[in-house]
Amino acid sequence: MSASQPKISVFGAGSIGCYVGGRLAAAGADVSFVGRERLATEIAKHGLLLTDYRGADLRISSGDVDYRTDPAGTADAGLILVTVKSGATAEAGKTLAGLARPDAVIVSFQNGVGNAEILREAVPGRNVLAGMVPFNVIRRGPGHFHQGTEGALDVQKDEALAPFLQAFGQAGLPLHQHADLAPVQWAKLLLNLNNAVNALSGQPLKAELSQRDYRRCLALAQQEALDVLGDAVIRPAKLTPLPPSWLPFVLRLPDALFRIIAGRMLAMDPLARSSMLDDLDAGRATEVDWLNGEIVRLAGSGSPAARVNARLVELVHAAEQGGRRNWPGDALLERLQSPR
Ligand SMILES: NC(=O)C1=CN([C@@H]2O[C@H](COP(=O)(O)OP(=O)(O)OC[C@H]3O[C@@H](n4cnc5c(N)ncnc54)[C@H](OP(=O)(O)O)[C@@H]3O)[C@@H](O)[C@H]2O)C=CC1
Ligand SMILES: CC(C)(CO)C(=O)C(=O)O
Repeated sequence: MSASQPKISVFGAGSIGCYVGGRLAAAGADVSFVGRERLATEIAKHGLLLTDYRGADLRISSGDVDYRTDPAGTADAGLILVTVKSGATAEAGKTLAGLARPDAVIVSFQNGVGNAEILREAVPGRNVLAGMVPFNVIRRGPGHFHQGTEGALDVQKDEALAPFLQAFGQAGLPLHQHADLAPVQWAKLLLNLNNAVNALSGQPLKAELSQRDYRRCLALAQQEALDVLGDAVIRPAKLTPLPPSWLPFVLRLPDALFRIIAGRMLAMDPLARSSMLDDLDAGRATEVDWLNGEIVRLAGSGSPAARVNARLVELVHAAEQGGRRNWPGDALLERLQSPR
């Protein structure tokens, strides 16, 4: 990478931040990471190992990884990638407001549809862009982050990204720019409705989605969301081979038919899991309020139009508080179908 390439900083470097930032650094970009002490210690000992489902195997020795707990590490960056969970966005924004260069571009690589706006409000005067990460990343071991599913990074189109496009391309993570990212974000949110089902199942994504009862739970949540989005005249983009409106029908198919028609949905690392299952296992608050909760908000709080998603929010919050986990598919389906 040329010496004049502006620096890239990752704010909130966990699974996504270490993977995306690590791939950029492995391809020669000047990257700094801001995150927590436990990862700083881990990476200082083991460095970074970045692998993917296509066989990529990239190592960066600890001496070559600039991972700090001090957010001042973002002060000289031309591009800041925000990769904290949604509940930490406002706080991240407050920190960045006092640090980010006036000409810094800030990209939210987070799930949900509202994080870029939260950052825009918290970091006035900076160019904040929405982004979307379609693929799954799991931490496989100390300093080891693995991309288990396919997809390219999406981002809101902006000329200010021009100096960085080459770095993402060379890292094997080309940026796909969209004039309007909102339809892409809503389409991703429809897929992320599965995070709650997956977290409540306690199983890896492949095992969960291979079982019809869990898919029927997801179909209920997606159909409800599609209806709510339709009422709000929001049209999600087509991110999967099948259009979003077909997904609930396909999800309900018996296992054998589902494997034939939508086998690609199961083409993933058998250990891949949703970020929400990671959160529950780690005892952290989840993003359910920014995913299923977004459908509840759009329908109008308490509206029967979002009953299933409201129930999923409730069940995930109960699980966060030590309530029931590892729901079998049939029990979860019954709970979501029950009127009360
Ligand atoms: N993991 C995945 O496969 C995917 C995740 N996403 C989305 O990407 C985003 C990031 O997810 P993911 O990487 O899994 O999350 P992680 O929890 O792995 O990483 C976020 C990290 O940021 C840290 N953090 C939070 N606030 C601060 C702060 N103020 N200063 C420094 N560090 C901070 C967190 O620490 P702590 O926990 O201690 O607060 C955590 O280590 C989410 O919106 C998620 O939904 C999208 C696609 C796939
Ligand atoms: C990639 C996907 C849909 C599932 O891992 C995700 O976004 C998440 O885990 O939050």
